[in-house]
Amino acid sequence: MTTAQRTRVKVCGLTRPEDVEAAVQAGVDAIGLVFYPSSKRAVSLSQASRLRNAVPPFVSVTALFVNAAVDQVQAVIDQVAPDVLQFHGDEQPDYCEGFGKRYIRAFRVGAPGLDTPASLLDECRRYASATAWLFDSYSAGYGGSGHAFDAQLLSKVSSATDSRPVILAGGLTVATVADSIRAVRPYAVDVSSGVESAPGIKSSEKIAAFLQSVAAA
Ligand SMILES: O=C(O)c1ccccc1N[C@@H]1O[C@H](COP(=O)(O)O)[C@@H](O)[C@H]1O
Repeated sequence: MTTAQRTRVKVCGLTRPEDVEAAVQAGVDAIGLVFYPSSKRAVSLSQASRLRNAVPPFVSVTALFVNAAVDQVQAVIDQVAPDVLQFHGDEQPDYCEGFGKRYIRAFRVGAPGLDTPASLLDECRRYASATAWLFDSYSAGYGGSGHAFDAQLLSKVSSATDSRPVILAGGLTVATVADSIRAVRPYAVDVSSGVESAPGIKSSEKIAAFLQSVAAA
């Protein structure tokens, strides 16, 4: 007999200790810290270290980068000790593997060359060393836009026999996440804009409601 796996939840782009506390209280599996200077959710190394110290055991910390220099990523690894790296830019497989840590590769679904199920799967397979594949929408910038994409484009990825854990992202909200989970059956969902009250500021109510919707899906 098999049992249905629960869908894991990562809340990304935390900037304040009280938001970390709210996310942990709500029962998240992972939190994300953004090290992309152009993001409204970007954190400094010292800010990130403080946030990291507010995370209890058994909740993962993910460090998100967009085309960062190798020494910047290494500084985060050394000073913040994230559990997993998450790459959202144009990073190539050898760069992602070079840090000797588990990494999540994000794909911008609908971007030129990633706009059909077959082309998306081909690109994913280049990142066979990734611990999970994350699917975000294509929009100006590199992510965290609050926009969703057509889940049909994931049809080949989710049915590929060699597929690894799929993380669904891109414009998820309390109103949409349950239907999105039923459509894609991902390993995990990743949300940022949908649980904010203002750019970079999380809402404890929205986080709690989001977790409830995921549990009910
Ligand atoms: O959060 C950001 O500012 C960000 C910046 C650059 C790349 C990715 C970013 N966030 C990630 O984007 C997706 C979707 O976020 P949203 O829910 O649509 O706002 C998610 O994986 C975030 O971790």
